[in-house]
Amino acid sequence: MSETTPPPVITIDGPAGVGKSTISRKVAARLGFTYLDTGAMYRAAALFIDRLGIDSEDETALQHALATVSIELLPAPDEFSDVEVVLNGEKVGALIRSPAMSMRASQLSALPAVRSRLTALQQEWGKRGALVAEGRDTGTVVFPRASYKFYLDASPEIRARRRALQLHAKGEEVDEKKLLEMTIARDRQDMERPIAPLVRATDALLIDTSDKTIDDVLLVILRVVESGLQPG
Ligand SMILES: Nc1ncnc2c1ncn2[C@@H]1O[C@H](COP(=O)(O)OP(=O)(O)OP(=O)(O)O)[C@@H](O)[C@H]1O
Ligand SMILES: Nc1ccn([C@H]2C[C@H](O)[C@@H](COP(=O)(O)O)O2)c(=O)n1
Repeated sequence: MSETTPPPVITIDGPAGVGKSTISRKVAARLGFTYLDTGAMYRAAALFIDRLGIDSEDETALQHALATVSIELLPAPDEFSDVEVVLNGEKVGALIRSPAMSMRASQLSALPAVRSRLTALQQEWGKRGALVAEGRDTGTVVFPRASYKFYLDASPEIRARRRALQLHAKGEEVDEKKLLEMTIARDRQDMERPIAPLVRATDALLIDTSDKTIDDVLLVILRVVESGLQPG
């Protein structure tokens, strides 16, 4: 029986607001790969669970409900926009992108039933074609054999500042101190959960983006990928 080579996967993990989506979208566009926003899937799953009012302690009810959930990601119209998320046939883009939903997704993503279902769905994407996958555990758990792995980092202060600028540009009211507190709290939750915590894969290239522009980071990643060298 002949083994077929799986399509190439690039993983980009890191803490909240470090630039994973921004960078991943650009890398995917440049290479002609599909962009997989795994965080969007956790956000959609959180909305799904809350709408059904399932008790998060009830593992069986969660497994049962999640077994049939449909979470589709439609390609973003351009490299500056988020992917469109379709939950059981309904576009839920704006509903899942609020700061409150970020925290809720982080909380519920610690549950074993949620993680096992979404990990399986994400691995299905990996069978269909070349991917740039981003999130918290894409290089460690979802695609441990990815062709290239990157881990982006920057201080919470820098990330909160960037997020504040982003929201300000959209005309939204910004409390930067609150944003910083939420960033730190979400990182803690994502890093301290027992299953698939946020951690740098030992073979991922660490990129400290603190003093880098988006284009600088993009260049580092493209150089590694185009050189054909494993980052680790
Ligand atoms: N290297 C960088 N320099 C300056 N700004 C950046 C850089 N990388 C990303 N940004 C900006 O930081 C903000 C947050 O980026 P982005 O939404 O891509 O982060 P994320 O890691 O995907 O966040 P989350 O984990 O919450 O989904 C955006 O406004 C983006 O333009
Ligand atoms: N691979 C992933 C991706 C996301 N999550 C959880 C933890 C995050 O705080 C939350 C929202 O993700 P974001 O859209 O901000 O990237 O979803 C996870 O546990 N694993």
